[in-house]
Order: sequence, then structure tokens, then C-alpha cells
Amino acid sequence: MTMPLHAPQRTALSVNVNKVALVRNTRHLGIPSVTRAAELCLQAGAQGITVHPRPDERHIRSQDVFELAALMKAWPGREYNIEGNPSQNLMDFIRQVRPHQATFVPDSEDQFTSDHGWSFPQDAGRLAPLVAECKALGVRVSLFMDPIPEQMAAARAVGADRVELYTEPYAAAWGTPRQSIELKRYAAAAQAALDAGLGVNAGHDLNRDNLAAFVREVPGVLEVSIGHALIADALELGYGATVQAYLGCIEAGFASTSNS
Ligand SMILES: CC(=O)[C@@H](O)[C@H](O)COP(=O)(O)O
Ligand SMILES: NCC(=O)COP(=O)(O)O
Repeated sequence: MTMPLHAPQRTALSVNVNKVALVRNTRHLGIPSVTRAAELCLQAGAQGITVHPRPDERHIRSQDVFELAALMKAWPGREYNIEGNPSQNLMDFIRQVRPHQATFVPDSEDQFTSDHGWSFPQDAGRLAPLVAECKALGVRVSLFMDPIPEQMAAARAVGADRVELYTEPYAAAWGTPRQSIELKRYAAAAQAALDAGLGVNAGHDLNRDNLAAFVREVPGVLEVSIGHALIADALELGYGATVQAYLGCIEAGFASTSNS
């Protein structure tokens, strides 16, 4: 049996807390707290926190970016990843916060959610100086990319350290006959990225059903960032204990009424 030269590095989980902010923003009470959610995720073992502060502040607000940066200082070894379009508001955050990683995403200002990666050679000219600026600030740069092997060398050529493979097409194919075709497509893209000298991240619509196969079949995935499904699961996994806690409050009130 041939032993691998290096044990594969375990994939880091960066929890995207956008959706905590989305709920918080429907009242003026500050709950659920984005920093508290991040802290609980870190306490539970998440290796990082991700935010995507969109220009319209529909979820993550400017203040969240800075409060999370302060929190992350208390968690050495855990990583702060800020996503966004460097032609919009992202670079101001990067300059002020200097997170561990900036993920450049080619979203329009009012985009519903991220749905495609950068295209080369078209995007190379405007990305190269922004990548260089991040690197000068000591910030790792990852480029959000569709799983197209031929694009990976170009992503490296603009100076990126990593690519984040946009995984929605894989997630949509999971459990269908297309699953294995998609997995092969992502494995080929990841291998091309590795061959070009890039690290590989992945994200969008990853969840508890589709994650294990992805990590098993796609080589060298250093980080997955997961938000929507993870926050939805956190709610669902927490309903039982939470309802019990509220019933306990009612019980305590009822007991004190009957004793008075
Ligand atoms: C870059 C990316 O993949 C996105 O998943 C993004 O961070 C999610 O943004 P929303 O939470 O606004 O859908
Ligand atoms: N970069 C992807 C991300 O942060 C989270 O995406 P999703 O799990 O909310 O789809």
C-alpha cells in the first residue's frame, strides 16, 4: 500500500452569520446578537467566521463587521473572512479591519444572493491591483469562482492565494443522477486550482446532506463557508430545548401565582 506523503489537511468550517443579522434586523432589540452567535459557533469548534456585508446592509451592517473583528481578536488561530465585491464596499472594510481572508465575489449591488464567479480574462485588469493591495495589507485573497478548470491558472495569475468554488450547482444536483457528474466537475476544478498553486475553498448551499461527499471527493478543500443551511439547522436543532425553557417560565409563573 502506498502511503500519502502528507496527511490531508482537515477542512476548516467558517460559519457565515449573515442570516443571524437578517433576523436581528427585523426589530430594534439587538437579538439575535450576531457577535453572540459567532462566539457560540467558535466555542463549538468552528474554525472561522464569515460575513458578506452587502452594500444595502440587508443583513450584516457595518457595525457588525467591526464588532466581529474585535471578537476574533479574542480567538487566536480562528479566521475572519469578509466576502464582497471589491468594487463596492469591501475594500474599505479590508483596509480598516485586515481580516485573515478577503473573498472577492462579483455580485451586483442588489443581487439576491451570489450566483456566479469571476471570469477571466475579462476581470483580470481590475482585480490584480486590488488583490495586490490586500496582500500588502497582509490579507489572504480568495476569488469566488465557477468550477471551470481552465479558469484557475488565470485566478493565480492575478495574485490570488485561493479560490472559493461556488457550490450551488453541486448542491442542486445532490441526490439526483447528476450528483456524480457534478462532483467530478468540482474535483477537476479543485485539482486545476491546486496545480496552479492555489488553495481551495468552497461554499454556497452546502449542508448536512451534501457536505461529506464534497469533502471526500474534491481534493484539498481547505475551508468551507456555510451560512444559510447551518443557521436554519441551528434553529431547528434548538427548538426543543427552547420550547422547554419557555414552558419552564410559564410553569414558574403559574407555581408562584398558586402559592401567593
Ligand atoms: C459568496 C457566497 O457564496 C454567498 O453565499 C454569500 O455569502 C451569501 O450571501 P447571502 O447570505 O446574502 O445570500
Ligand atoms: N461563501 C459562502 C458562504 O459564506 C455561505 O453560503 P451559504 O451557506 O449561505 O449558501
